[in-house]
Parts: sequence; structure tokens; C-alpha cells
Amino acid sequence: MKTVFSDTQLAHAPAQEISDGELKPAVEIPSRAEIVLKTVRDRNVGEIVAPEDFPIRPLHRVHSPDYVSFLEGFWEKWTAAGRSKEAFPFVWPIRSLRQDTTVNHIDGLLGRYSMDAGTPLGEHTYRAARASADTALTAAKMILNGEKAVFSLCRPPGHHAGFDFFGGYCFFNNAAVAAQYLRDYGLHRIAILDVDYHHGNGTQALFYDRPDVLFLSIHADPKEEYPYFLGYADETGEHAGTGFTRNWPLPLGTDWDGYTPALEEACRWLLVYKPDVMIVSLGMDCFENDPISKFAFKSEDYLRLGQRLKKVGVPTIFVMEGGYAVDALGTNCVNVLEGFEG
Ligand SMILES: NCCCCCC(=O)NO
Ligand SMILES: [Zn+2]
Repeated sequence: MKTVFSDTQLAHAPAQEISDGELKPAVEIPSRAEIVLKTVRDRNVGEIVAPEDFPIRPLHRVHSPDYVSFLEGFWEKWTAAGRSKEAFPFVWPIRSLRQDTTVNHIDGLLGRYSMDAGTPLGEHTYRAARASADTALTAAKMILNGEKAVFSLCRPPGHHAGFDFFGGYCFFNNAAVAAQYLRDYGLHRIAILDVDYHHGNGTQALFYDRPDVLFLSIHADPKEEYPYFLGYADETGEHAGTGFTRNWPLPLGTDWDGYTPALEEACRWLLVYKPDVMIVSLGMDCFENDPISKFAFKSEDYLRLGQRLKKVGVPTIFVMEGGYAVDALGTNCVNVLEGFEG
């Protein structure tokens, strides 16, 4: 299986994050990608290719142009305001506040275009996030050109990013951008299976009223876990998209045996939907030693996951999402790819 990756994706290097209500060392760090890349090489997964530089248009097919421009011009505005350290939002246009104002103050803009205070914006965030989206787009283009399976080593991740907001360490929704690109280039049905520990709220919302992209997510129950406010079992799509979203929230502490019934149900939905392509939002934070998560996968369970996904039997793009137990991240990620390749 080929891997797509660019060193530009390492440029976003957050130092801290706000997690569990306090400032902590950031976990979505460049070494995540480096260890996965090293393991891809060491275990001879396949050729590593650089992403193509796509124009901005595929991003505008998923994200609002003003949001993309905000990210692009942010650091200049931030430093013009006399600030030099990574930026954290701290005020949001929540209930009773206006959504329609033209905000100019940098702190207002930060809140307007974000969903949480845990995702710092730095000098190189835009550049790295663009490269991460290009990595997913390149994988999509490779599938259109006949590849049967591609691993897009995306970092920063994407599944929490929505139409006009960043959060959960995500800026551009890499999986959504790839799905839309495949639709724009003639494929009819795309399935996104999100196996990250956290619900992919951004991806769900982007396709919620559409039948052409099926969104399936198995994740920690949002009653107990980020993102808290989406990912419940009663969310099944709306309008033309009714029935084309499915969520399997699972209790904290879930291990592989507790996970497989939901995975089997999701695979049955895939069998019925018969997607032209399956995009797997591949977060490895269900792992038992993940520092911010509370499922109990073992490394060998990721081999089983890859083996099961292979049986779906459609062209597949693996888009990397979360996973913060850096020492085991390479092993766990490549286990999925090797399990898939058989
Ligand atoms: N700081 C709060 C937790 C952010 C979730 C990041 C993630 O792994 N999402 O899949
Ligand atoms: Zn996650």
C-alpha cells in the first residue's frame, strides 16, 4: 500500500493545549507523524509519495472561503496585534450572542472560527494543515487513477473541523475534502467510517443532509467524552440525508470484544450502501495506553481491525486522525494497514 506524506505537515508544532480545564503539554505533536512514517518504512508497507500541491478550490468545496482566509491570514493579524505565542480562543458566539456580526478583533475572530480552547493556532498551522489536506486529496486522486488502497498520513488531523470552524486539533477536514473530491470527479457513493475514539462531529455535520456520503462512527459515548455535543445514536441524518448517518456511542472502557458488535453492524451498512470508495477516519486513540482516551484496544486488535475492513471489499483510503500514545502509534497504525493487506 502506498503512503502519502509531506514534511510540511510537521511545521505545526503546538507546545501546549487546554485539556481537562488546564494548560498541559500538547499531545498532537509532529513526532506522531514521524513515528508512523518510520514504522511504515521499517515494516515495508510500501512506497512513500509526496502530496501534490492542490489549489484552494477542493478546500472551498467543504469549508467556507472566509474560514480558509481566516486561517491563512491569522498569524499576520495575531502578530500585528502585538502577540507572539500560539493563540487560544477564549470567547465564542454562543446562545444569546450574535452570529451575524462582522468581527474584526482577533479574539472575536478566533472564537467565531473555533469550537474549543484546546487547539492552539501557530505561525505554521495553516501551511501544515494545507499539506495535510493535500495528502488526503492526493490519496483520493490515486484511487481515481486505479489504486485499490492508499494510506494518507494526515497530521494535523481533520474529523472535528467543520464548515467554518477548527477544534479537536483539527483545521481542515481531510476525510471530508477527499470525499467531496471523489464526488466531484464522478464517483457516486462515498462511505466514511470513523474509528477514532472521538466522534467526528465535523465530518457528520458536513454531510448530514446528503445521501451521497454515508457517515458511520463508532466512538466513546459523547455523554462522557469529547466532543460531548454530537455523536448520539439518535442522530441519523436529515432531509435527503435521513438514514445516511449512523452513530455507535460506546461506554468508556470498551475493549475489542465490546467494539466488534458495532463494527459488524457498521460493516453491514457498508454492504448495503455499496460505496464506490470507503474512507476510514483512522484514529488510533482507542488504544489502552492512549493518554487522553479511555478505551482498551490492544496493539494486536488493530491487526484485526485491518483484516475486518479488508472484507468490506471496496477501494479504501485510510486518513489518519487521532492517537497520542506516540511510542505505540507507529505499530498500531501499521498493524491496521498490514491487517488490511493480509
Ligand atoms: N482536547 C480535547 C480532546 C480533543 C480530541 C482530539 C481527538 O483525538 N479527536 O479525535
Ligand atoms: Zn480522537
